[in-house]
Amino acid sequence: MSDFREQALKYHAEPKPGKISIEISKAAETVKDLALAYSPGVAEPVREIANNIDDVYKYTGKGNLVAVISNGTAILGLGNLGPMASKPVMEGKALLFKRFAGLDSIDIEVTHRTTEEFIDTVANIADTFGGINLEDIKSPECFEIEKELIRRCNIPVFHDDQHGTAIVTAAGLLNALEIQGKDIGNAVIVCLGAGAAAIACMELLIKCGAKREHIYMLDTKGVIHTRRNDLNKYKELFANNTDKRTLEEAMEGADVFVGVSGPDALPAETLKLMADKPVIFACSNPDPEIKPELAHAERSDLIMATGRSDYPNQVNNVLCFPFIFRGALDVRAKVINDEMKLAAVQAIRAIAKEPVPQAVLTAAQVDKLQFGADYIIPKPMDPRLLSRVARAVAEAAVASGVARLPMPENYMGSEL
Ligand SMILES: NC(=O)C1=CN([C@@H]2O[C@H](COP(=O)(O)OP(=O)(O)OC[C@H]3O[C@@H](n4cnc5c(N)ncnc54)[C@H](OP(=O)(O)O)[C@@H]3O)[C@@H](O)[C@H]2O)C=CC1
Ligand SMILES: CC(=O)C(=O)O
Ligand SMILES: [Mg+2]
Repeated sequence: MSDFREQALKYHAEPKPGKISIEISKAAETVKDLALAYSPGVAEPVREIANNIDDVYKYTGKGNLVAVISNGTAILGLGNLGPMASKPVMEGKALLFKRFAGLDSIDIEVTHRTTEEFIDTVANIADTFGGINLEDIKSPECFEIEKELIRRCNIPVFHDDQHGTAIVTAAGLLNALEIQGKDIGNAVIVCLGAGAAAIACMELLIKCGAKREHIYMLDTKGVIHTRRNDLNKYKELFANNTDKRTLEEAMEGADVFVGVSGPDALPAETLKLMADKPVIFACSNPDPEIKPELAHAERSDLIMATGRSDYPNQVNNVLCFPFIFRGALDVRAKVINDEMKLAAVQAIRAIAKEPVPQAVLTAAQVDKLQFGADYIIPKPMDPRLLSRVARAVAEAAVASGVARLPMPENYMGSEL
């Protein structure tokens, strides 16, 4: 067994299996404490909530609690391995919610027969939580699931692989294109993958200025074009009126490659076909579409990002989901809308252009980080992500009319 594999298994197994636990937040030592916490004291908040349902936010942990819900059908880039195999990833997302945004989070893995059964299961328990983060649910089912849950639930529902990924990709790509001296409106973009992450990334890039007709999206059968008759309605939106059919043909002259497909899916020699100063985002986890060392060996004028934390430029939804939920829950937003997503894009990309605090350099184990080819996007452990992104998201929720509460006074204090 490799050293790293052994370490990873040990990390998860010892000293106690798993990565999260539940702690109590009130005194529960004496007979008086128990009388307050349980019977008879607990009856008082019960009566209050029965009279005014919004009091559930006042007397319980609902407002700070996010459910991470999966069915294990698209676990990272590892595939459909089932609900139980997804549990380490979902516990990991819960860990990140707590570590980076102070949100309590619990993982829920759902076994189901039909899409309707999954939707019913989640809708029926949704009121327990302040928000729902859907994770690693394969396309095309994920689109219907998210749409229907947003319609049925009274709290924000957000499919992280779609929108978290899209927000971070857009932030990183806008910065990378700026460094390469390119305009997103003119950029030719190849998107390998046509699932949850791909469709959402490309839709958000279009909202940021990319041209739909400049996008070549590919699935396992090749380029998605107008003469294909095997496309679902989500892929159809990206059917390009083109004669290109293969990855090699799509890469010819392209400015940007976004990989949200699977491991080692991009042959190194195709990089030579791209335009000058290209941008390569190989975001499949844990193994990217192309390894950075192979890409850099192929040409020296590219900007390279992966989804991993052990290379420069980690384009991963961890830079978004803890903070977008923090902002949304703090103003009790009904939904997470486009205004909030675009505010998160701008807040994330702005941080990368500023001097990096020493604490971040220390955590990243580097001496220096400066906006440029090897630093297009902040590090996940940058504390400014919490204050800046959450604030931008909360303000956008209030301004766009989806917040149930006003901006909290002195929000995030002086942490800006
Ligand atoms: N860095 C990050 O933050 C994130 C990265 N990802 C990564 O993106 C990938 C996809 O995730 P997600 O969208 O949720 O999964 P989905 O199952 O929804 O979609 C996968 C898509 O990838 C396509 N695909 C798979 N292998 C290949 C290949 N060799 N060539 C071309 N297309 C391929 C599939 O094609 P077809 O439709 O023909 O089956 C499908 O369209 C995963 O590797 C995941 O780790 C996802 C979210 C966040
Ligand atoms: C990062 C992530 O959510 C994924 O790869 O699925
Ligand atoms: Mg995921």
